[in-house]
Amino acid sequence: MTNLEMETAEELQIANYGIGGHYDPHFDHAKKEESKSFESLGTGNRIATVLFYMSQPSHGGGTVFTEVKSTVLPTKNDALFWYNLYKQGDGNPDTRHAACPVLVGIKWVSNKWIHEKGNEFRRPCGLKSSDYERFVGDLGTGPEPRNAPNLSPDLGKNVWETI
Ligand SMILES: O=C(O)CCC(=O)C(=O)O
Ligand SMILES: [Fe+2]
Repeated sequence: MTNLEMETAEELQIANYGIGGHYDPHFDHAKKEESKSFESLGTGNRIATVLFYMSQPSHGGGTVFTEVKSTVLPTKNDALFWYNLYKQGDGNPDTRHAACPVLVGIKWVSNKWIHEKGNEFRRPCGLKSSDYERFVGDLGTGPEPRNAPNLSPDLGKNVWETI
């Protein structure tokens, strides 16, 4: 799915949010001053996150990206993918995110945190700082596969209609 090395990824983390359940804004990667965070794992920083939505609360529970001002509503069986790090290895501040409180329903998610180790050649340093993937699994060799679209049709939904 991502074309990244999964041997060095962390075990799947599963989370459940009841009514009012939320997660304050944070980064999934370790920042420069927290360089020891993943030292014991020996697999480097969290290069990318895959967030699987395993249920769909009817109101609330969106994943909000505070810097890019974008909210993704949980849609059962969807997966959300983002790179936490720029290609040169620094954390991307635009990845700051939070889970909004669940208002009605129940929210189950699971996360797969993918690490840097083993991805040195799969996701090599960019030549320019603006070099960035165009879609999940982009190896820089061609267009997005038509039979595996990267965007959920539900992403276009109006967040405000759900609260
Ligand atoms: O539940 C969500 O929408 C986000 C969860 C999250 O950011 C995390 O577990 O690191
Ligand atoms: Fe997170």
